[in-house]
Amino acid sequence: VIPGWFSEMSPMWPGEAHSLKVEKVLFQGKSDYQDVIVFQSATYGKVLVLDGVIQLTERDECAYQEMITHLPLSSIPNPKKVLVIGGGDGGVLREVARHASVEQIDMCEIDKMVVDVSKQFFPDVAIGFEDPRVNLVIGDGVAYLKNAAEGSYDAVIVDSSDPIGPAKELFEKPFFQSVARALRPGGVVCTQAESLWLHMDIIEDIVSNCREIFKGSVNYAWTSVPTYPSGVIGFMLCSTEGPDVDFKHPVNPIDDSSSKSYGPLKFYNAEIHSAAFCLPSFAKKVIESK
Ligand SMILES: NCCCCCc1nc2ccccc2[nH]1
Repeated sequence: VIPGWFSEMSPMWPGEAHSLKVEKVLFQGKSDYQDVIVFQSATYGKVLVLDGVIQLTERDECAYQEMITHLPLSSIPNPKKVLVIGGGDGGVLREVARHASVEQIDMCEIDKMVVDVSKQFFPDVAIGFEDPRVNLVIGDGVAYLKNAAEGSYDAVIVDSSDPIGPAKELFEKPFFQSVARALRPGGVVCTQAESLWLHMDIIEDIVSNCREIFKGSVNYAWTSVPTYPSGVIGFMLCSTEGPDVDFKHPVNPIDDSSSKSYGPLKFYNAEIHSAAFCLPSFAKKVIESK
């Protein structure tokens, strides 16, 4: 490692590494599940790293948190009960909390150290934990969903790290089946779905599993996040059989009263919502043919 530089290397993106200049290491720990590092970068604010992989930076976390949350929640008219799997930084909770129609936000995060570190070093992200509608469970999302009552959620958001490490099972068919069971008819799920530049094979498998399991609509969306590998990350948007969901045309705008508590949205808007579903030809071929 060049003195003062952090380079993000993984078998999931061989031969390439995005680097950030390190001002100061603020935290280093090892939880029951993974290595946890927080460092102050020179130009992206504070950075959270799990097992050597960048999970969020203060500068661009808005893009990921706003898109993974508002792509599903703005696609259904009146979300009331929402489940978040992963996302222990609290950023998705902050974005879900902007929706006044939401009455209950359940979260299942496996690693308590991620929650504690986020509260200590990323207060503007962890602010999501303060919303009174939030019920936090520290545990395995796979088990949580197995025990969830059938048809009990309007929306599920799977804010996972990559399928190497604790999040591995969140990319497998049984988990998607348990999500479908926990959703009401016409309910929606949005999952972290990697990069179309790097992971078309993983995406192909996820799409074919989702088409078998979710009998409503199945779409892939993507957005720009400079500090994720290849500078983009994708999302699977699926709905269960029932009332139609057209993910490409948002029906549920966010009331800007939420800006009072969390500040204005920095990234998401209705146009970028629709644009997120426009795919390059090499991806369309794979995703729309499955
Ligand atoms: N290589 C892409 C990684 C995407 C990570 C998305 C993400 N960011 C997170 C922050 C805290 C906890 C879980 C998280 N999942």
